[in-house]
Amino acid sequence: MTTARALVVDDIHMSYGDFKAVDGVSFEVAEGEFFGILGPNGAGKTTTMEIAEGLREPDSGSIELLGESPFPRNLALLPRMGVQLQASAFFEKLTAREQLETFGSLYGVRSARIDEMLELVGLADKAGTQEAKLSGGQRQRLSIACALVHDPDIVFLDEPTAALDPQSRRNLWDVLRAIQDRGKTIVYTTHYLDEAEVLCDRVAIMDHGRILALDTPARLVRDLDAATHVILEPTSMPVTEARALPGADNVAVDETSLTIATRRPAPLLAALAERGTLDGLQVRTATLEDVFLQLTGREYRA
Ligand SMILES: Nc1ncnc2c1ncn2[C@@H]1O[C@H](COP(=O)(O)OP(=O)(O)OP(=O)(O)O)[C@@H](O)[C@H]1O
Repeated sequence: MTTARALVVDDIHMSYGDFKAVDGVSFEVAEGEFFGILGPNGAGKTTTMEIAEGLREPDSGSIELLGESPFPRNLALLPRMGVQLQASAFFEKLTAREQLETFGSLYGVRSARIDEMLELVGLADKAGTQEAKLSGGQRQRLSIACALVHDPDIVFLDEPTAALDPQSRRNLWDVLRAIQDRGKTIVYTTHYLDEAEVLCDRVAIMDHGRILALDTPARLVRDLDAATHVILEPTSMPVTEARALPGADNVAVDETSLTIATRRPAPLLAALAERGTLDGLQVRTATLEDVFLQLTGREYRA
């Protein structure tokens, strides 16, 4: 069985003057998929998104969005797609509800739908609050509700969790999951690799206008074949004993921890359990940041 494709991006290129912002990017997003475009500042994520949305025409390459080309400007696609841009623009002085009603009226949306959207993004109790008086996280949630108000099939979110405190970010994750649970396709960009690892079905890691890797987060991390680090109290055992444990590849100790690197965590953890050395134990596996480091040879800096 083949999965229906919501978006097909084929070999797109886009330059600003001599600068190649997007340099041969291709990927497909399946219907109902949560797809992340990740990468540091200036990687080309926004340009790629805006091309996929039909807001920018690429120098070359093609896009198929919900089975249609967005170029030249394809108005038939608009009711079926929702777009949240990096910088959200709202109507001055309107309350959260009025903002949604105004966007919704462009598509003939019922008022029950407005209530449903306020509920979905957790703003029901802020319905009567002016947008300027909302917190950063609440404003981001309102802009997501505006992108969804007409019940599109696919939604594009450009860094919806940027500049939010950790708690607001977590709240937004629940909103994003709820959107996917409703069967929507989500294409989103983020700087936060840890977040993408938790939320996305698949991710494309971008740098300098190119996709360096594309897969499920779990497979990207597994393919690294990186060591797992088991971290103990520094005084939990002498280093020589730690080195002799089954599966211990490397041992390092400093004032705060004794760290054992292993590619075979099962026998190592079993040996530690047998010794009764599990108190305060932490296990650190590789992350997408390690994948980025391996792909680019440099530490990830959002
Ligand atoms: N209109 C423009 N004119 C000239 N250069 C541009 C323009 N828009 C973007 N760029 C450049 O193209 C590159 C890619 O920009 P883009 O916004 O797509 O990256 P990004 O990965 O989304 O970055 P960020 O995470 O900072 O938003 C950057 O180096 C940017 O400075």
